[in-house]
Amino acid sequence: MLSITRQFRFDAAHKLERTELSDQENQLLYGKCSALHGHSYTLEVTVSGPVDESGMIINFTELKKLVTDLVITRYDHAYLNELEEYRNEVVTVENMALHIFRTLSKASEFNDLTLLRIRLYETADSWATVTA
Ligand SMILES: Nc1nc2c(c(=O)[nH]1)N=C([C@H](O)[C@H](O)COP(=O)(O)OP(=O)(O)OP(=O)(O)O)CN2
Ligand SMILES: [Zn+2]
Repeated sequence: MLSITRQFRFDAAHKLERTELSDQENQLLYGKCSALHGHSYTLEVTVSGPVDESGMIINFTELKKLVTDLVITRYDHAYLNELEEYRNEVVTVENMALHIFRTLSKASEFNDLTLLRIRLYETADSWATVTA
């Protein structure tokens, strides 16, 4: 199967915490990651679909605009714990990847495309993958 992938980068701050727990309980559960800190995230978005008359599944420039508008502008330089979607969820790379995948899947612009996979790197060594 033919697919194309574009990478995106954003910087964001978060802390790992379950809001129903005390600071001390969060510290016991998540250690140093219960304190406010930041990451330079890398997001990979992979789509498949027919190659049109222009020779493309989707122009990378268009894909960039879509993902930037729907995800990157909200997440870049954000304090992730304050975003609506994480009010009741821990800001792990797993939950972030699930939210990003759902957001991009729902976008009507992707109707002619199949969102095959997103991969979100929290660090160069740690990432989460969501596949269709
Ligand atoms: N399964 C997950 N585990 C952890 C997540 C996560 O999202 N999913 N997140 C964190 C923290 O966000 C933390 O910031 C990870 O940072 P890292 O530098 O990788 O921490 P380490 O202790 O593993 O690495 P060091 O190089 O020793 O600092 C934690 N876990
Ligand atoms: Zn972290």
